[in-house]
Amino acid sequence: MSDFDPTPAHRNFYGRRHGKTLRQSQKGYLAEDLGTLRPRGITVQDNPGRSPIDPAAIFGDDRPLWLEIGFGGGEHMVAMAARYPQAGIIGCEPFINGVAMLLGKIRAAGVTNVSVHPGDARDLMDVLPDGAIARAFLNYPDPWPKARHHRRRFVTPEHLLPLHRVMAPGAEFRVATDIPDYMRQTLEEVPRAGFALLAEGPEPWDDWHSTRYEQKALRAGRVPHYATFRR
Ligand SMILES: C[S@@+](CC[C@H](N)C(=O)[O-])C[C@H]1O[C@@H](n2cnc3c(N)ncnc32)[C@H](O)[C@@H]1O
Repeated sequence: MSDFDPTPAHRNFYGRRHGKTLRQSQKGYLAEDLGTLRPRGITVQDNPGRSPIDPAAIFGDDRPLWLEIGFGGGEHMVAMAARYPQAGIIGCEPFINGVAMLLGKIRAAGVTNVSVHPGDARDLMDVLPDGAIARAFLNYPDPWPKARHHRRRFVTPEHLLPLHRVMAPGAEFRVATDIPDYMRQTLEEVPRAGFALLAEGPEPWDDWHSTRYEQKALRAGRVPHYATFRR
């Protein structure tokens, strides 16, 4: 275990939490910035009873809250924060190297409308009240290609039902992936969880900002696919 073990709830998480050794500057971002950027009330340390939090307390006002699940290196999250300063974007990412990358980008861009949970999105969803989230993004989720691992995918009821609960009626949920079978499961499971499909296809959203994983996919000759749902 490292000296930084952010995820509070004891639950299965199959992805990586740590990658290569962090640079000194990245360790500095984690030590100096994460304390103020973390939403309060997510960890068992500051919310032992796991009681619901007040979403307005995250940014100190009643701005619309957006959620990015698995922001990776944070390029989409920071671009959206810069483009939509009136929104407050909460990013969840258990991979600490990704969190450190995001923090570097937040400093460089100077955005102030972001909040960072360095852990599983389910930890946040556990404590959000119904209808708190006005938009959600799932960009290039872990593909889990083997059939016996498909149940680990984010687009399963274990994740989608809590997401449906915390999203406001009418709120938009966007999914991007380059894996055809992942999109197949998305188009099956997301409507089953109560969302309506609005659009899907190879054309990105007008305000789309490409991510590291999308760039990897394009280099490998895979085709991005985008789907939009309404809660
Ligand atoms: C394939 S990467 C894509 C990263 C980024 N969105 C991109 O497009 O470059 C998927 C990310 O989702 C994160 N992830 C997986 N399960 C998650 C969960 N339950 N909550 C939050 N993040 C999760 C992983 O740690 C990983 O960094």
